[in-house]
Amino acid sequence: MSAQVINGKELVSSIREEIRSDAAALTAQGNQPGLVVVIVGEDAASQVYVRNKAKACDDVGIYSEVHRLPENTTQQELIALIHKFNSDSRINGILVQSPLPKHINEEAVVDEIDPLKDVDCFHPVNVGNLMIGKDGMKPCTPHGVIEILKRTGVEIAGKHAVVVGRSNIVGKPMAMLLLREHATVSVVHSRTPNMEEITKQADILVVAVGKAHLIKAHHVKPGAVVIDVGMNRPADGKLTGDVDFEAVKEIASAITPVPGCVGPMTITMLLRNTVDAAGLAAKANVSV
Ligand SMILES: Nc1nc(=O)c2c([nH]1)NC[C@@H]1CN(c3ccc(C(=O)N[C@@H](CCC(=O)O)C(=O)O)cc3)C=[N+]21
Repeated sequence: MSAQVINGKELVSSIREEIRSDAAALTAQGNQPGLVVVIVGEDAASQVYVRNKAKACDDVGIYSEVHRLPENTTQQELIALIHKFNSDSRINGILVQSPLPKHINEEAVVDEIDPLKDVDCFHPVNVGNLMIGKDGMKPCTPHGVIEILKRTGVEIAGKHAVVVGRSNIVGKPMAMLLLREHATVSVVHSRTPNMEEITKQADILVVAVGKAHLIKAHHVKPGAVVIDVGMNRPADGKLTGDVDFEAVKEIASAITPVPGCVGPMTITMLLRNTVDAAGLAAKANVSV
């Protein structure tokens, strides 16, 4: 039997509806949420993502600014700009698009973002809060995956979730969020000798590696839910995930397509974080 292909479009449009209404309520009180995206250099893919983020903001009523800085911008100049946004009350979210040029230390830059405006959830304070289960910013891609599972009616508690990949942006925080939902979590990666033995045990399999067609039918347990976070653009230019979609969909019970699910959900969670940050800022203003 063929798997349910999870309809990202429907999920995204219903979540954006909620965000739009929360943004409108804040705007009506004079607290329109605002996001700034900073991009350094000319990375072509980044230019596309940044345009998409600005469009998504418009779509839900978030004020947005895009700052395009030249490739030769210094780390000090970038940090000075971040400090300016930290103290700009119109701006609730600051996103510094990665990758940055090689002469800039990305970690040092992220450290300078006010954690309350860190809508990527990359700042060590937010990463720490995530680890200890405190309320607060959640990283966009893993948070999007949790929303996909919950809104598709997939039970997480007590299930074996296997995460393939251990990046700071997806794999590690994904494992943490699944643990918070009471899954039994395994993380496998490039040094795992028997990856297939472990992925085959997964009730929920989340793949975030960046290798087209890494996961094939023999890696997947019949009936598993498969979430593909990969975004690869092979020579033919067609975007594909990390999962061999055609083969795996014959075995899984549900599967996300690439494009059309995790990517748009990531952007939607960025909007969610920005509106939540604006809500917190508005509350803090009232109480002082
Ligand atoms: N500080 C920072 N935060 C990020 O969140 C961040 C970043 N830097 N740098 C680049 C990556 C990439 N990223 C994407 C998000 C959505 C889609 C997306 O919506 N993709 C569409 C397809 C787009 C297409 O066709 O090219 C989809 O999957 O359906 C893609 C890529 C966020 N990133």
